[in-house]
Amino acid sequence: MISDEVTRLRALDACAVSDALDTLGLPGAVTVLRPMWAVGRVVAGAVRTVKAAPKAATGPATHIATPLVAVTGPGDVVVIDNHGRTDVSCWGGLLAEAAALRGVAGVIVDGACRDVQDCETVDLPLFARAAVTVSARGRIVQEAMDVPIQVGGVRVCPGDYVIADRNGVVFVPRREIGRVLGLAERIVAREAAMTLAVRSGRGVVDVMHDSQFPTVTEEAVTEEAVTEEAVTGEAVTGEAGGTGTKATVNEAAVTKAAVNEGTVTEEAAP
Ligand SMILES: O=C([O-])CC(=O)C(=O)O
Ligand SMILES: [Mg+2]
Repeated sequence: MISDEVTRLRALDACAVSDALDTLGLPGAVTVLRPMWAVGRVVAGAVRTVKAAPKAATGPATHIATPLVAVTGPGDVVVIDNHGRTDVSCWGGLLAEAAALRGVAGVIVDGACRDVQDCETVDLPLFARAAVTVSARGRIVQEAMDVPIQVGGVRVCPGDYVIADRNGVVFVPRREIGRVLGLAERIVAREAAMTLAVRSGRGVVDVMHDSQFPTVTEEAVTEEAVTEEAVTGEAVTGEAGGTGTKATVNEAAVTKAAVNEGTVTEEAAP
């Protein structure tokens, strides 16, 4: 089942979530992983983890990630910690076939993968450090699953959330998801209003100046609103004759998609 949190994450983008974590002073943005094929959508889900280890004569013999993939469900994102190794794959096309059948939303590998074309064929988004031809078979195994791992220097626990797109991969600790979603949604709304301002002809130096659209902070939830002044660049004269601000863009209602589809315009903004 896809949770409300995952649905909300999928309406965002990885940069907005990264900005929200920045605002809260939380780690989570991974800068070393790239999409292995050009997935167009935002990938988000609940994290299931695999810890990889070199195959030993007496250790586990099952193929890497197979015990986890066998118990995944819709909306899960498989996250494999192979300690950044890029000399051997730890994900491939057969694993992708099985994961896609179970409804897995994506795969993230701190290491290398292979069979990228097969992952694309089954529409399974795949993020990794590199693609290589060298098989995992006989080289690495699944040491543990659903345990805390490290991905590009970020600690990741099973049940955490992740969002990934063409910009990269961002993890969100489970206990912080409410705060992060709230902030990220407001960041997206602010940027949508800034986009409207640029499209309406305001100069980018002006629109992106710190003094213009208020920086989204956690504390400013109630008083913060995108103002007409900020969108148009013109001060609004209030009833008392003073110069004030008037909220014209409802931050909860404005999304990047709505701006791009033209369903929200500067004039039409409430
Ligand atoms: O052996 C590997 O690296 C995994 C692989 O090719 C597959 O799952 O198809
Ligand atoms: Mg293969």
